[in-house]
Amino acid sequence: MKEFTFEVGVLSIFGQLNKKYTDELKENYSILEKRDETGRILSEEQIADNIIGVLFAAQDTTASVLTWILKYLSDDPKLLDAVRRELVLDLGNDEKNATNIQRYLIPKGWKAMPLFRNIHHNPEFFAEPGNFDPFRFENPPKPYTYMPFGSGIHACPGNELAKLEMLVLLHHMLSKYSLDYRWELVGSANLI
Ligand code: HEM
Repeated sequence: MKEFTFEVGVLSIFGQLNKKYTDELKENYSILEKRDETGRILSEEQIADNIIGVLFAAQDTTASVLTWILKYLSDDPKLLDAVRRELVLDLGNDEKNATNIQRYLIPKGWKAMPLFRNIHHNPEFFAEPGNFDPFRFENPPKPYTYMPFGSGIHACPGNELAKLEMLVLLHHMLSKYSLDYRWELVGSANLI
């Protein structure tokens, strides 16, 4: 059995793939149904052994290498600096072209984005930001406090299309369903 088969088997056993894909994989590669040259399927012990083997081979190795790398780098500031420089150079940037924002080095060509969600959820700009309250927009927000489509040269080019799509859907929902019927939540409210 090839190594590849084990990995796919583990994934399908843990159900991390969608059903169609998992079924297809089960048929072709599942560790549960795979037969060796003599036509025998693996025993439960062999299957467990393979799963533990893959988890160890993939996780423990990488985790311990990274742990030691971090330890040795923090022990030696010169080494740390050399590795950091190499990283910046590797990205095709000269530190002279890079820029610092607070204590972060942003190499040339990188895109730095604010976390819009945090701005939108800042109670300094929006009272009770967790509440869905469209009436809050009756007073226009301060500049650069509300940017659902981003800002600047990379602002969302789909902005107008997205708003049109939303308007079309809402138009149909409101004109057809809100008077005679109402739409309602199906299933658990906790999922939202
Ligand atoms: C409600 C719907 C949408 C929201 C909230 C949204 C939001 C955003 C945001 C926040 C950005 C990043 C802007 C920045 O970097 O400053 C973005 C980028 C982008 N969006 Fe949208 N978007 C939506 C719909 C769409 C649609 C419908 C399209 C295409 C038809 C689209 C295409 C893009 C593209 C191509 C970018 C990358 C722009 C760039 O990096 O230059 N988006 N969008």
